[in-house]
Amino acid sequence: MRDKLSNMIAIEDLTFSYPGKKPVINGLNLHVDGGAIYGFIGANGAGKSTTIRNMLGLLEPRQGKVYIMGKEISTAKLEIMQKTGHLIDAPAFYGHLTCLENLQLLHCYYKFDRSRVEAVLKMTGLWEQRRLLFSKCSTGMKQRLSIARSIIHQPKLLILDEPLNGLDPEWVVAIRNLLKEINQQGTTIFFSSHLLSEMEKLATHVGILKDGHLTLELPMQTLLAQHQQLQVTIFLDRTEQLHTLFNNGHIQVKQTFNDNSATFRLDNKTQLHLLLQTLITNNYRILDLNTDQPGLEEIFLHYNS
Ligand SMILES: Nc1ncnc2c1ncn2[C@@H]1O[C@H](COP(=O)(O)OP(=O)(O)OP(=O)(O)O)[C@@H](O)[C@H]1O
Repeated sequence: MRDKLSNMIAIEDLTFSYPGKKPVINGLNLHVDGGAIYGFIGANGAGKSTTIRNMLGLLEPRQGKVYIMGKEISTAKLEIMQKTGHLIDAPAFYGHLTCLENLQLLHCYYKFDRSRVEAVLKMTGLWEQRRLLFSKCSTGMKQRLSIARSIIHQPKLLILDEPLNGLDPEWVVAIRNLLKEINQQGTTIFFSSHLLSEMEKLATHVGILKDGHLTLELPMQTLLAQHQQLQVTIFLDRTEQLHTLFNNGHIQVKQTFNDNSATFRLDNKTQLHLLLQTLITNNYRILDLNTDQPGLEEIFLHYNS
């Protein structure tokens, strides 16, 4: 629904430029429905962090408005921030305090139940290291503490800039699962990431930022369904006559190779049966086969080229 008052986040015609520079964000419109997990993609320097800083009211747009939970960020920042958790690249922690103390300090601002400190330290695997000074933490631990900080007050909305940065593969999976769980409990999530295979597993909606505005904003399922084309590589006993056999219709021979393999492009998975049946009927021996369907990574490269 394209309504700034009912969307969890609505950005309307946002333009932003750093002093003396041409606009990084230029007429950006973006909408996040309540309950969504919205993945925000863009090449390096596309302006994702700048957009997020505008969303959080940390930067002042030259033009346009940001509405969070139906309220304009510039006029209701404190109220919105009480209900929003965020993670941006520079974590606001004291190096001379422990992980535990850094989180306990937040109580005077957010007034959460004190048991939340232990709960979020456990969720992010930091309970054992809770007495370690922040300055002594590894990059991954600092990132996990930032995530713990963002969820400590059980916000209605989470805005996360590259939450998976600096995490080892095990923690990437654990944080992905944690975010899914938090979303199922009712928190809307907006996040940016360069890990597109992870985004594909987590996000329900995707927005692609290019040249200062969105070139695409769709539910993940719709986007993937629009790119159902399948590439199949088949190893055969011979490749002669393949081009003649598949010279029209939904199955195309993309290329044949000297090792008697051939790549085919199919409109969708349902064509696979027809392809194999045609080969068998024409006395080709099928020795091996693999399929490759475009994921979010390939789709992004397609839209960003
Ligand atoms: N404080 C600043 N002053 C001037 N220019 C800036 C500043 N911060 C960012 N920029 C510029 O604004 C543009 C967008 O940067 P931004 O960090 O928002 O992109 P991004 O999409 O988050 O990139 P990345 O994926 O590399 O993190 C870049 O050209 C960058 O050099």
